[in-house]
Amino acid sequence: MTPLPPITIEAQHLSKRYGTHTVVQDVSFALAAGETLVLLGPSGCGKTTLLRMLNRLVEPDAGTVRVNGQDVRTQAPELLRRGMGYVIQQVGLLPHYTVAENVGVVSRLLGHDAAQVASRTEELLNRLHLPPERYARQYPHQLSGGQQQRVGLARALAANPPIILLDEPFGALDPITRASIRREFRELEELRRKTMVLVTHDVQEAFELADRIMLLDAGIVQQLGTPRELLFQPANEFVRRFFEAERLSLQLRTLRLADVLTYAKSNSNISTSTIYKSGHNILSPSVSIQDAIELLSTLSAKQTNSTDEAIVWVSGEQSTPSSAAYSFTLPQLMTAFGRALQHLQAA
Ligand SMILES: Nc1ncnc2c1ncn2[C@@H]1O[C@H](COP(=O)(O)OP(=O)(O)OP(=O)(O)O)[C@@H](O)[C@H]1O
Repeated sequence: MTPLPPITIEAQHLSKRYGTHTVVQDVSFALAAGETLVLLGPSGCGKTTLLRMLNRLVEPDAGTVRVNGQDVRTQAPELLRRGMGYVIQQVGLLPHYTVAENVGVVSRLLGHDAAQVASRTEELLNRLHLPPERYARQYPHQLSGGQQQRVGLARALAANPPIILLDEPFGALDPITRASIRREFRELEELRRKTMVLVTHDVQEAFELADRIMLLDAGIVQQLGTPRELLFQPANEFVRRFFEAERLSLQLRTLRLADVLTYAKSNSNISTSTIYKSGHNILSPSVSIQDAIELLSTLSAKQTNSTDEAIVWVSGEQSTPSSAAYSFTLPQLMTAFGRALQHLQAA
């Protein structure tokens, strides 16, 4: 058995009041190393306050936060924050610093060697699609909102903190830029092993990025669970209604091909080599129904006569025997999805 990853952040019974208004009430959670927790909920429900209690920008009235097992109150806030990157919607780049200077600012404050800072900055700018030869010497006002956001992220990653806190990091962007930056963000190798807590009120964003979602209302946790649990096993009426308007698109995003295989046509007599010959039509069982539909729609839009092109092969490893191969046309996929939904909703 692989050992469970260690708990990195543990919050117990956190509460915060402003005057008579309780904005966070008795919130507890434990976050494993490498996990992404999304704090979701309507405006004013206490997400930012909760996030800021983790790095001591806000002190709780009650409860404790432990980071790597140590109570944060026993750590100097500056030291604590060195291990926790912090990205906010307003980006907060220093206007008179170049892009490179903005990215390196924390590392320089930490007294890192100048050559080291320069090479780390260059590496990060490349990873975040801001080629340093073009952008390093530019100033924030010369960049688009999306580019500024990426510089803000690069800055938070510069000192390589194991934990990153993000408060509406894509909030200031238009929906199209937002979706594409989110995709880049999700695929960023740099973030794979980070423990992250992200605040958003955008449901799609939450489902796209979260390992687990904490849905809050008026400072009280309504449910903490995987996107799938929130969608298919809502803890109460608030949770159910919260996702109502976007239910279908969330279901398409949350269910994977693996979930609908039982309802697909199995092709046990097709050889692995035949399957792999069809190249780009092969999808992994972990692909979302949404992505599979997009692929199949593109294929059918090409209107070729090749039956191969209208089929998606779902197979695990290259070495998986052909009995693990399933095929779908677009209508078959939709039918299988419908059946899987019926089954899940009846459960
Ligand atoms: N420093 C403060 N003094 C008084 N009230 C505050 C303070 N900070 C936050 N609040 C109040 O606490 C409540 C929760 O605020 P918070 O910013 O945590 O909510 P949020 O869920 O992040 O909201 P949004 O999505 O709109 O950013 C709000 O009613 C807010 O007005």
